[in-house]
Amino acid sequence: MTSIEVEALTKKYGPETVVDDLSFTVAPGQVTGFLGPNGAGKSTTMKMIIGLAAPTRGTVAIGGRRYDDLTVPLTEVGVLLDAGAVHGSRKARDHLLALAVSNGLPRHRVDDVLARTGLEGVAGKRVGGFSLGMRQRLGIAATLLGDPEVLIFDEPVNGLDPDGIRWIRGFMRSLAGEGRAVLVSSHLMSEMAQTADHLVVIGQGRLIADTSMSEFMRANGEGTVLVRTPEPDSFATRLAAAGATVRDGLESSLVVSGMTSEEIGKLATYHGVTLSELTPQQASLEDAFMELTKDSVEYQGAAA
Ligand SMILES: Nc1ncnc2c1ncn2[C@@H]1O[C@H](COP(=O)(O)OP(=O)(O)OP(=O)(O)O)[C@@H](O)[C@H]1O
Repeated sequence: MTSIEVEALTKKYGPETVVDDLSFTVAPGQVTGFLGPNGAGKSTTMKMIIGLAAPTRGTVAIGGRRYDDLTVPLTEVGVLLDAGAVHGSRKARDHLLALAVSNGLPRHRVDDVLARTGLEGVAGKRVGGFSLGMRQRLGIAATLLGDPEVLIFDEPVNGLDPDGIRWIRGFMRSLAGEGRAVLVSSHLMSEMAQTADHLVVIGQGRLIADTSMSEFMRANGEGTVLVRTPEPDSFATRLAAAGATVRDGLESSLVVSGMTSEEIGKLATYHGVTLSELTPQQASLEDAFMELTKDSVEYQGAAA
């Protein structure tokens, strides 16, 4: 079981600190969502993890070793940074074969990963004719050639259609289910809600949150309940007295948090209050993420 340990990682480009004292762990058997607004430093962090950028300070260890010290990196870490990087005139199988041979991996791995990513039928086709979704599958197939325990994907669903997104999500989950450590970056919370077990959120290169997805949901995804009654003011007082938090909604409605719709219904019955609407509303995790990162986004907007 291999993990990635990021410790006090810092990267400066000239006077700009783009990654700032970042520490987190990517554990095996989990999908870790690496979230942050555009320009937060996700790609730079990933590049430092795989030795493509030199840290100004701090360290990264993959299974206790630096990426540069791994003997055959492809067998330990699979990396998908830019799926568009494959030469278009190459056939899919030849692309994978070249990678396998140059890394000393057995040729049968090519067929294994083509099958695993559902690309057998197009293995002999030129990559230039591939849709973005197929290119992503090919990129992912390449990351799996060495059967690594650690996988790193930079914005893998960017630009994909819903089918492609669903496939990648399911694939990440199955990789984690096999005990691999999977790090996936995104600038959209909605992409992570159904995929990640753990969240590392950064803004302006700094750690904002390092939490399990379920904890994040509990803290931020707690739903509100929309209540309509002919007596909003007096019922709001009763709700507050019962421990709920109440704010005014649209058209004299009440938006209640801290109580379930069932509890609100019982309170209304107890006080003989008529309700014309009682609707649970799921809070948006996207909203919670925006709220969490808004300071770093605003700062960037002001600086631009
Ligand atoms: N080689 C470089 N030289 C100078 N500045 C850079 C370099 N690479 C990245 N940056 C800057 O570092 C900051 C972080 O960029 P990075 O690409 O890591 O962010 P990101 O979170 O991956 O964003 P995005 O989602 O937009 O890719 C940005 O302000 C970017 O302009």
